[in-house]
Amino acid sequence: MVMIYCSSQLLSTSFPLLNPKTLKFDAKYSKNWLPLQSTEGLVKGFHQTGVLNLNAMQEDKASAVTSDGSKLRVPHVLTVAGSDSGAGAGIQADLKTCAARGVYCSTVITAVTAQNTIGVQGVEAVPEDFVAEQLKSVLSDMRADVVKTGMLPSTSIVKILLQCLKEFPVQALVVDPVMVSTSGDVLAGPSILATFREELLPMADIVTPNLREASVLLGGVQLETVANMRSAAKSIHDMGPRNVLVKGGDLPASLDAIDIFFDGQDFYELRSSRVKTRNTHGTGCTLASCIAAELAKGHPMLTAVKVAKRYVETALDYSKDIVIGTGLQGPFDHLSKLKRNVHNAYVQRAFDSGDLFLYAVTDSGMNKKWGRSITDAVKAAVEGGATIVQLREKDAETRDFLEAAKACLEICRSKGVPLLINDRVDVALACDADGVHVGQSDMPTNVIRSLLGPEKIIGVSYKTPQQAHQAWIHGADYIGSGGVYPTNTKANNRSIGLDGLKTVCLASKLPVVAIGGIGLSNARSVMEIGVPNPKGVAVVSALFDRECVLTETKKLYAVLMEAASRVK
Ligand SMILES: Cc1ncc(COP(=O)(O)OP(=O)(O)O)c(N)n1
Ligand SMILES: Cc1ncsc1CCOP(=O)(O)O
Ligand SMILES: [Mg+2]
Repeated sequence: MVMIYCSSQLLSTSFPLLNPKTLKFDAKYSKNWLPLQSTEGLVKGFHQTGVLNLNAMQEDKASAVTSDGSKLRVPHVLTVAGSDSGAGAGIQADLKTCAARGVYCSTVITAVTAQNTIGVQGVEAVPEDFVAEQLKSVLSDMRADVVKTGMLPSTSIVKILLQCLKEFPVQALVVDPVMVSTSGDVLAGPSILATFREELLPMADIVTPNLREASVLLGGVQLETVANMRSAAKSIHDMGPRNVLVKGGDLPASLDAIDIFFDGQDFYELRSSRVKTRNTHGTGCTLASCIAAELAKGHPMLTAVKVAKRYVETALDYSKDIVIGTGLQGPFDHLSKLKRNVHNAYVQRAFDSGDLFLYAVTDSGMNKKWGRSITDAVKAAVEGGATIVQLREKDAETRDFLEAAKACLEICRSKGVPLLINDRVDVALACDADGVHVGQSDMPTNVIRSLLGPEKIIGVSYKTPQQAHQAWIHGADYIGSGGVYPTNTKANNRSIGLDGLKTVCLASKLPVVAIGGIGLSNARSVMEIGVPNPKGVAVVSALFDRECVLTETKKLYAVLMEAASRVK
């Protein structure tokens, strides 16, 4: 079964092969758009018309592809809201939320506010004609899937919006009835209330009031209990929206954040733990825009609401300690990135080919044999002059590996030495390591890059010039090439010799580090093969299958320095 979304008008004009009698209509989902269920056979019929490739829609409704397969449509939310100069709420929160949720977000700005963590210092409404112009520009050209509203400062703006939605129907309308800011400042006056109740809410697929907004919508009723919230949800539903989410974040005497979702038939009590933080500015905008984003992806309403609630909870938890501004209520981090820097005070520096000079690669078996921990081994290597470290713990349990990696990261970061993880992208992600080293049978480089992000270091093992070229195309940062000499450390590893190494080095646009059987006796020959690469040597047993890692690292460092001075 495949879900197809289209307007009834589009249905008859664009999909002539569709026999509506064979389709199940579910008009409950949205007024303007009819979700249809079709069988596999019908989908193929569609495809042959060349109108739309619905096989793509099967995977993700919002990522429809035109018949030539070239234009990938992404889920698109249009937010109609006010700008928050402090960027915790409003348009800025909507943009960040959609970015975090992988959805395109366009913006129609209804008002510009001057605000910060202390409060709202000024509000300047955008002229109504210009709001209309923005709406038309976006909707006439860019086909939004979902419209989400925030601050709508005048009755005329609501009317303009509704008129535009008639002209350019969308799949769903999410209304966050912003009337009062969390700092207590009024963002939409009482005159607008009647228009909200009589015109906007009846068009909404969901409305998401907090306790204060729900109370205002209902003429000032007291809302103090979950039972009150249920009856408020029911009364607001009677005003016409298809679904209501009454948010109980401000409910007194509740340890959890309880929201009531009502779809006209059933009530759902949605709980999440209350995160203790001052950084809650913009949670309402964020929740609503996340609901819109999930709807734009094609999720059903209840799923969208649950995902949004979880997203807000996670983001709050992640940013509970960040400090931005001096006021009582701070913004939180939609992209869950800031905490790392706050906690570690560490910003990864750019990779430099000089980092490969003395590359220490650990081995759990060897460290065990010599009775030392991974952390002790790494500490000694770094003190001895290692310029980069790789944790290559083939036998470690994941949990132990992660703990060791975190401890080693602290050691390496205190000395400015990058720490990479061998093979295990999951471990690298979990401890925020500086990167990974992978081989031919590990995860492909482009997938790793999308998981780790642009700043992380990715090293890949290659033995041939063709492979070296591939590494460059795929966006690796360096190549590990070997084994240069025979080694007992890696089983069944074909050696390429100095000639093989030289061939890879000559072909590579990336920095190369040589590996395999390298130690005090032969490091100089490796570094003096007569071409600009390799930039260094990677060693396991020469450092870790020895009694004193510190002494061996210092000795190897001296040999490499000597070789480097000769090459110059
Ligand atoms: C610096 C460096 N170069 C090559 C390798 C080998 O990686 P791979 O081919 O993935 O083999 P394993 O190390 O996983 O056995 C390396 N680890 N480091
Ligand atoms: C991991 C790896 N990849 C190619 S050779 C090798 C092992 C290197 O270990 P050693 O330095 O002890 O020879
Ligand atoms: Mg590997």
